[in-house]
Order: sequence, then structure tokens, then C-alpha cells
Amino acid sequence: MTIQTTDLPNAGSLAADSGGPALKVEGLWKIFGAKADKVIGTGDQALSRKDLQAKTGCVAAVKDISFEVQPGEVFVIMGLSGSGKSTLVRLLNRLIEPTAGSVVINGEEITSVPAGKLRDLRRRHMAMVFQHFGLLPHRKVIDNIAYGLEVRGEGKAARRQRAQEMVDLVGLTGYENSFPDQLSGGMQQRVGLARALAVDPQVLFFDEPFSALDPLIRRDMQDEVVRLHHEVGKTMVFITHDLAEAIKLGDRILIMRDGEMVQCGTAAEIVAHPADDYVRDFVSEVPKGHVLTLRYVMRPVRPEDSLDGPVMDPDTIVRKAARAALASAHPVRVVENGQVIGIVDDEAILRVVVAEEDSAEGES
Ligand SMILES: Nc1ncnc2c1ncn2[C@@H]1O[C@H](COP(=O)(O)OP(=O)(O)OP(=O)(O)O)[C@@H](O)[C@H]1O
Repeated sequence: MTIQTTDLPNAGSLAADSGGPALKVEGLWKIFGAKADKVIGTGDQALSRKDLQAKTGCVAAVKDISFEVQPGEVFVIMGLSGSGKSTLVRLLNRLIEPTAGSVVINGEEITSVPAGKLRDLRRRHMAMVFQHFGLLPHRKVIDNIAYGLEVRGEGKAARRQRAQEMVDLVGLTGYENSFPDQLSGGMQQRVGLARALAVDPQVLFFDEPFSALDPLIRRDMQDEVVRLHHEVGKTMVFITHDLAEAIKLGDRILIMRDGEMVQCGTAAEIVAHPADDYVRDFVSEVPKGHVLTLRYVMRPVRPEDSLDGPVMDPDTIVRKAARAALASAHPVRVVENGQVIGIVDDEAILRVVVAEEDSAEGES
């Protein structure tokens, strides 16, 4: 099923139309503390979080973060506890005020709009899925899902119909009239997902939505997000402390530490070229063959290379290429836009696969 964005009044009235990024963040800061507004513009802004706190009593939860998210992208913000993820996501929908910087969602400067307009933007163009579900306990599933539509004044018949579509979309058909406490954690989070999708937001924010779930349910829910993203193609900003979750879901991943952005890129970029020892440590146990693409293992073409090997796209995952590559007597030609841009020989494939097995042995 495809969600019809045109079914809803005002759907798309912002700027799916704007043609630019879905989300643009520039120089965003959040400093907590009595003297928070006296840090930026002084030498203190360059201090580490620890030193700033020792000197001024202020905590720089988010420090000078900039990035863009393209329409339809799943963008994951990842970091350990205390790295500033929750503060950052709250700045993005302005649940808290930034100390400095700007957030633009589909062309609207969120950081400076007046309160009434902000409320309207939140109701129509953003939705959030929380770790602790945030469902209304005395409302049935269907009424929880319809809640956002009710708040923005849509008629009963239209919101019922939309809520039922969302119930079906997230696989809760038959549970419309249950109450949240009659559902398992995974099912409650499906209600949370359906509620967020019901308002047809331009950007969906997820704040560690699956952290409270058992590992198996968590994996199901990650699959569910992948599936829903395929179906509805929404721009998603997903917060997690779990690298495996980040890799599974994210088109790109932003890694935070102590409020700062350490690296931002695709999983393959991050695994292939970790920005520093902190990231290297993080990615050391990632199964590289499942993440790296041929682009990161190919070498330049040499005149003596055979041109009889299989042709593959540079974004092919090494694991997926391995069987065909190793079965061929000739090395793989990596072709982009009709041009051979590199060669992948057996050694390159084996280096990745063997490194992966070594790291798996190291774990056990
Ligand atoms: N209201 C606040 N007042 C003072 N300090 C705060 C406040 N909120 C967050 N902090 C501090 O800002 C830093 C970043 O916190 P934040 O909750 O954003 O991190 P996080 O990565 O989301 O961590 P977690 O996963 O544990 O929630 C921490 O040092 C935290 O103590």
C-alpha cells in the first residue's frame, strides 16, 4: 500500500515543494547552565566539555553541529550515553531552544518562527516516535493513532479512515479497539509508528524507539522501519546508541562524542575510513564484508588487466559480490556511468572476508 499524501488537507503544503534538503542544520549549539549565553563568541567555546564545565559550570550538550538530510533519507545520529543525541533531536523540532545556530526544515527556519507557527509546523510536518511509546493509556489503539489528526482539527470520518489505513500498514489489524496496556511492547511501538505516520509528516524523528524492547522484537521493529521506509519514503532522523542499528537503518550516520560531531557518512565510508581512534574502536567489530562496498576495496585499473571479468556496480556490498567474483577467472570490473573505475581481484575480496572472520574469532 502506498500512502496518499494528497488525502490530507495541507499535506505537502510546505515544501516537499522547496526542492532543497529536507533538513539543514548549521552551527547548532546547546549549552546548559546559568552562564550559557556567555560562552559562544569567547575563547571558552573551544574548550572541551569537561574543561568548560570546570571553568564555567556550563555543559555544552551540543557543540557546533552542522549537517543536511536529503528528502527521503534515513539519517541516523549515533553516540554513547551523554554524547548529546537526545538534546540534538529536541533542538531539531525545537522542543528546546538552541543557544545558537539554525535548523531549517523544508525551507522553514524552525529556530525563529513564532510559537503559533511552530505549533502548526509540529502538527503538520513533524512527528516523533519515543522510547517509552508515549501512548495515551485510556484511548483505544485507533484513537491513539488518530490523535494527531484530532489535535489539528480534522473531521471524525477522515481521521478514522486514515487511522485505519495506518493500523493496517503497521500490521495491527484486529487490535483497533484494544487499549495500550493490552499490547506487547513491540505492538505498542507499532502504535507509536502508526501515530507518527498518520499525520503524514515531512520529517519523522525517532528517539531511541527500540531501546526498551527485547533483542528479537527490536530486530523485528528495525525490519519494520526498513519496510515502512520503502513504502512511504519519508525523511527519517533516527537516534540510537547501537552501531548495528545505525548501520542497518541509516543511509548516513552521524557519530557524536561529548556533544561534537566526530564523523558523518555512509556506513561504508565510516568503516573504511574511521575519522579517529574513537570511531575505529566503535567499528572494529562490524562485519566489514556486510558493510563495505566495492568502491572501498577496488584498485586502479592497470593496462595488463583482463577486461573479461564480471561487471559490477561500485555500491555492491562485498559479501554479495564475493561468490561471483571468486568464481570468475578474471577480476571484477567496477563500472560507474559506463566507465570502468576500478578493479576488484580475489585478494581484495579475501582480505575483507578474512579480516571479518578474524574479528569474529577475536570476539569469541
Ligand atoms: N537539562 C539539562 N541540564 C543540564 N545538563 C543537561 C541537560 N540535559 C542534558 N544535559 C547534559 O548534556 C549532555 C548530553 O545529554 P543527552 O541526554 O543529550 O545525551 P544522550 O546522548 O542523549 O545520552 P542518553 O542516551 O543517556 O540520553 C550530558 O552531559 C547531560 O548530562
